Order: sequence, then C-alpha cells, then structure tokens
Amino acid sequence: MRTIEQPVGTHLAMEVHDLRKVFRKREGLRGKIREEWALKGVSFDVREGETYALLGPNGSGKSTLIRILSTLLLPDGGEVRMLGLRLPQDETKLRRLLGRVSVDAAFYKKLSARENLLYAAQLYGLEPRATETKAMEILERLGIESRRFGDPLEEMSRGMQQKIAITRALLINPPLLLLDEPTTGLDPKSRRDVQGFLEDLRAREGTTILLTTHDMAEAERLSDRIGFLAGGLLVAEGTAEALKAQAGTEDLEGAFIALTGEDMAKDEEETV
Ligand SMILES: Nc1ncnc2c1ncn2[C@@H]1O[C@H](COP(=O)(O)OP(=O)(O)OP(=O)(O)O)[C@@H](O)[C@H]1O
Repeated sequence: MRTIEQPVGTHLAMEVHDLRKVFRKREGLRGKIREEWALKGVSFDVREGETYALLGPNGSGKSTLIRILSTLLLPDGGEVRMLGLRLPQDETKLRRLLGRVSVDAAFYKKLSARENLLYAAQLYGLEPRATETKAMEILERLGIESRRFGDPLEEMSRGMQQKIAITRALLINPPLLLLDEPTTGLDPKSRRDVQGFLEDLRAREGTTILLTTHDMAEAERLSDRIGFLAGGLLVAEGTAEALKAQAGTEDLEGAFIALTGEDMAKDEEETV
C-alpha cells in the first residue's frame, strides 16, 4: 500500500459535464455519412491532488476525451472546467497550465533530447539554464542517464522518448497533468520507472493527474479513483475496492467485465 503524503483536496481541479463528441465518416467514396459518437455524455470530477484513471478498451473514447481536455479537439456538447477555467473560453490560459503526454507527442526526431526540451522551454518563455538543470533532474528520476541527453530522439527507444515527453510536460510545473496511456508499449523497466515517477510526483508536488490506461494493475497502483469507459460512456467509477465490491468480484478485471460487459484482455495483448 503506498503512502500518500499529499492529501487529496476538497476543491475540484476538473469538472466534466455531459461531454459529447461525434465523428462523421463517409462510407465508401459516395456512401452515406455515418455518425459515430465517440463520447455520448461523459461526466466526472477530479479533486485537487487526486490521481484519476480512465480505464477502457480500444475505441472506448479515452483519447478523444484527453484530446478535448488538452484543447486539441472541440467537443460537440457538454461543459468542461479545469483549475477554475472553462473550455473553450479560457483555452489560451489553460494551455499554459496543462501538462499533456500522449503517444503521438510531436518532437524534432533528428534533434537531441536536450535541443527538443530547450526548444519547448523557449516556447513557454522559460530560462534555458534553469530549464536544463530541471530537465536533467527529471530525466534522472525517470531513470535516463544524463549522457543520453545529447542523443538524437530518433536513436532513442520508445520508452526513452516517452520519458522525454513526460519531462517536457513537466517543465512548466503543471498543476494538472493529462496522460494518455503513459506506459502503453513500454518495456517492464520503463513502465516501472514511469509509474514510480508519477507516484513520487503526486506525493511531492500534489499534482492532479488524469490518466488513461488499458492496464488494470496500473490503474489500481496509481489512482485514487478509477472510471470505467466503454462505448463512449462512463459506466462506473469509484475506488478500486468500491468497484470490486459493486461488481462482487475479487479483482478489477472481473469488475470491469461485470460492469461494462467488455473484456479488455484482448486489447492488452494487442497493445502491450
Ligand atoms: N479523428 C477521428 N475521426 C473519426 N473517428 C474517430 C477519430 N478519432 C476517434 N475516432 C473514433 O472515435 C471512437 C473513440 O476513439 P478513441 O481514439 O477516443 O478511443 P480510445 O479509447 O482512445 O482507443 P485506443 O485505446 O485504441 O486509443 C472510435 O470509434 C474511433 O474510431
């Protein structure tokens, strides 16, 4: 059982109400336009200092939700308030407060980790020397040796690139961190490094974290509360213990199957 040094606050860092998103796809070249609701009215809150995990199989709407919250995609309905600010009205202010990490993190692959991070620092108006010290410190805590700092991104493993993406997101000390599948596809050591780092971050800085994952053990280890997302709906939410009790199962996977009617084991094999 982990110890939580920073208590979960009573204030809400994030309020999502009835969030909806539809994608329109044409079937074939001259086919009919088909509507696909990726989010069908999702509501949940995340308290200050809380880590909340959204668990869901492929296509359940996790990335769509994180992209909307990251200001990269406009919703078709619903309301979002984060850190007391609203989307889309306060989008510009929010961008400076949110740390976002996803598998599609954009980097200059031919440039080194150091150059990429300094470039990001420049965009944020951060002082280069202080940024470099801070980046080295974060990378070391994430288990990357400082001698790799000058290597081009394209020569780094996926795990290392993910760690650089996390470092970049943390340069601005974000009070709210949005992580889309932060450990999917990582080797076991990198996965442990990233998970340990996130636990540490939450304990030391009190950062509020919203993450998506396929991994039951990860959700259980890292989060205070878990939301089960299936078919664009938040089917159930609560602590891991509460979800198991609600479903009458011994483990979280059983609870997921019982409450959503979906089995994620197949997805995990495909994406890990
Ligand atoms: N840009 C897009 N255009 C059309 N349809 C999309 C787009 N993005 C997502 N979708 C559809 O919306 C639904 C939800 O997708 P989303 O990527 O949010 O799921 P996910 O839970 O993140 O899945 P995964 O775990 O595979 O990343 C899917 O049916 C997907 O096909």
